[in-house]
Amino acid sequence: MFKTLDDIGSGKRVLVRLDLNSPVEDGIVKDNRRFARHARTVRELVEAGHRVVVMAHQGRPGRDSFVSLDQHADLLAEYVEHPIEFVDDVYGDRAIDAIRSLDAGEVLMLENVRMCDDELPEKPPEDHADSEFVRTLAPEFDCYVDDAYSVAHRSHASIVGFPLVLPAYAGRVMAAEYEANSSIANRAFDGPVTMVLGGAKATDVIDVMSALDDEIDHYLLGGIVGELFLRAAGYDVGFDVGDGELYDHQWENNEERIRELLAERGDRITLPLDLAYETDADERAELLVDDVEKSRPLLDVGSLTVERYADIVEDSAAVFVKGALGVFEDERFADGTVGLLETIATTDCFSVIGGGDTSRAIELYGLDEDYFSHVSIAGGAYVRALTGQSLPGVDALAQTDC
Ligand SMILES: Nc1ncnc2c1ncn2[C@@H]1O[C@H](COP(=O)(O)OP(=O)(O)O)[C@@H](O)[C@H]1O
Ligand SMILES: O=C(OP(=O)(O)O)[C@H](O)COP(=O)(O)O
Repeated sequence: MFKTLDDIGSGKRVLVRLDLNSPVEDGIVKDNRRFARHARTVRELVEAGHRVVVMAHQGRPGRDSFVSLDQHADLLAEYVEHPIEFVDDVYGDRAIDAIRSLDAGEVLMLENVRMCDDELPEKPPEDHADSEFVRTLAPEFDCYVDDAYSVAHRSHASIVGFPLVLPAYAGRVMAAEYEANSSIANRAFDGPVTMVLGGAKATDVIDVMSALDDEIDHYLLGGIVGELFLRAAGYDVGFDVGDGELYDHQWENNEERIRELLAERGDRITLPLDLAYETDADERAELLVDDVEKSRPLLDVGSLTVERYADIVEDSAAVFVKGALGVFEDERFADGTVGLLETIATTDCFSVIGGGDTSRAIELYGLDEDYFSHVSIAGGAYVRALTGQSLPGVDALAQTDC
């Protein structure tokens, strides 16, 4: 499908696109598995004696998470166990000087590519290849490596522009994610296929369900999304409480589609039987969905639900996870998400865990990644790939004929 790092040779000037987009709290970039994963690609490039220039993004203009990549350079350097120089420029004179000063085996990280006006417009590869950004930077390199699978759903200049003008290769993350996340519709499994769908984004989940029909035998729902489906099924669940704004606007936007899905596929959709909440004494307590009152915030699925879902997972040949079953960041409400991940880990099924937040639960609760077939570091790209949609970044890499 693609050329990989094995095909590059040695001693080249390599421009490598990573996805180090991370949570940012109070201006501090939070460490996460994207650094560890991409470090492998960078380390291999260093060991092959290339001059390595890293290109990446953080946040979007206007958001608090839109910050410089200087912290990313330090974090990545720890994982690569090799110094990484940082230059606060993308393709101006300072960047070009720094690139030309590199020696073999040295690594330089450029500033956040989304600080360039040319980066973000969604345009065809040909237009991006003709941008000032790509035309200025490309001649400084012998080849381009794309490791940023989790941005492959964006037709941005740093993703689709360079493969048109430089020999292009897939990095290790790109190749592994591509392999594991291909369309469910094109795969054959020897038994039932189950999707665990939770988290906070109803539209993402509904899009997945709409795109996949006969391929999926069981949908196990949880999180905010599960509660919205319970609301459609007539329970007093899935309503905003107090100042919260998690449910009602999503309900307004998605009510019709949720009702249609329940009507069409109710036999394959399993909803939570019980839910967990926080007591006045700040403890976890559970109640059956029949007993829930509208005024209570619900923060996890209950233990009966986990047992029911575990039975279905144990009988499945393949399980795909997108979205958490509860607010796992709070240990009291992690039982649903972690309990189900533990069942998947101990079951001999093909398993893929995706979604930026959900895969963080694996790290947070010390689950061993090796027990899953694949833990994706992608969210939007993962969902698009599973539902058979094309990814501009993957297409650009595959079509390169340089
Ligand atoms: N009942 C709930 N109430 C509030 N937040 C929830 C609930 N269940 C799950 N969440 C939150 O959903 C987030 C994950 O949602 P989402 O961003 O859709 O998933 P991902 O990034 O894995 O695709 C988690 O951070 C979790 O805290
Ligand atoms: O983190 C990312 O996507 P994700 O939240 O879908 O995993 C990518 O870096 C893409 O970022 P974007 O959604 O701002 O284009």
